Amino acid sequence: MTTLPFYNVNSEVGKLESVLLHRPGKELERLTPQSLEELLFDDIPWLGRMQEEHDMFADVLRSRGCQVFYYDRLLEKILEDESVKKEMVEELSVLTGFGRLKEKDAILEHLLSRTPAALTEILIAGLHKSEISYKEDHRSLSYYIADEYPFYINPLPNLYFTRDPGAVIGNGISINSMKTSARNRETMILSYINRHHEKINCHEVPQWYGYHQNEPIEGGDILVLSKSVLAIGCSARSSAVAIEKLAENLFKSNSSIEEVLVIQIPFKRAYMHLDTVFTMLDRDKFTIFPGIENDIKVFSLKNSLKKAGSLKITARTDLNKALCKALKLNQVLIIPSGGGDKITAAREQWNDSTNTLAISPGTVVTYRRNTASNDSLRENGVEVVEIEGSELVRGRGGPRCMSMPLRRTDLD
Ligand SMILES: NC(=[NH2+])NCCC[C@H](N)C(=O)O
Repeated sequence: MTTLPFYNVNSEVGKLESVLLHRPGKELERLTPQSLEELLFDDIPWLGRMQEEHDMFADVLRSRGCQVFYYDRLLEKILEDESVKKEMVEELSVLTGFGRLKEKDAILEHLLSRTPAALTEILIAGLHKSEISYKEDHRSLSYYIADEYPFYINPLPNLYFTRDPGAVIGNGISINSMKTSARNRETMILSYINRHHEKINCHEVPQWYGYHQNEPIEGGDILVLSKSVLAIGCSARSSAVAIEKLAENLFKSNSSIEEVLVIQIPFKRAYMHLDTVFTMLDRDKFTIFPGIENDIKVFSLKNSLKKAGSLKITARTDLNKALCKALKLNQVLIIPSGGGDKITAAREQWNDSTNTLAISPGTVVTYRRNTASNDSLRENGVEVVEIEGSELVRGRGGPRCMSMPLRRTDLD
């Protein structure tokens, strides 16, 4: 039996030892043109091809010595425990709202009588109204309004972007609070896995943020630049208040984080998280989408010496200088994506050219389709490992979004 390893992420680029992924499944087949916007998709992927592409991605990681864990297997394992199953189903009834319906008891009974594997599938792919059978007079009006909303439990097509619901920082975890209800069950699932998985359970895991907090923060905005510096995007998905809360929690607990660089990016769908425009490639190399360079603002948050947990906020004039200062480097190289052409850069950014996943210092996984950006990285001495992403990209995310690092080898 495989067991979940302890968390250890002290950089963006240290050798990736283990990662949490989710292989896209039936939840993607529940996307319809009507639900695309609400479920944060722009198009409907072809599931079969998408799974092939995802398997190739996982194989690439394994071939580089990374252990791959999957959401559904971990979830199935913890659901073998009846008390966990009950607790989760109860919480689900509140979170999804089915607990308020006349059908509540029938749905509860249906869920509790499923095997761990079948319940896992429902937790991820959702529960369609037609899947529950009961006497007609036990139906509520919402049952008949099926066209409006055909699910008792909505599908989670974004779960394959495992980066967003959680972020391992040091030896602890931030269980994030998602901006939209379309994704908040993802964080609930992660929280149960984190709490109940046996290997983690035997050891105290510090939790830096919790999914019950109202202020949103998502993992695509959280970059662990070094053991002591975190970058957090202030974006359409992560609020300034949430960033302050996370920073305060890190500063006042026993984490090794001493500085948070807040990078404010335009609040737009195309750049929903910092990692859609800016990622780290090597100890001193980054890539950025040049189209936002003039629109970003950088602030440094540090623990104020006067009072533990209170923040000292300093505006920084320049991203490059802020990175050098925070990482104690004489210089850093920030490689523009798109190979110097504005249109190419914008097109490739939409297809996640800047969403690179470092698997060791100076080696990154990217989509093959972003040829100009990949060439620029190579010209600057970065090893680029390409994967196919024709279908995967349709959810608007790349290799970094599709992975949640659990362990990385520490840099010396
Ligand atoms: N880390 C990321 N950039 N994740 C991308 C998530 C894309 C997803 N469709 C969403 O809108 O939420």
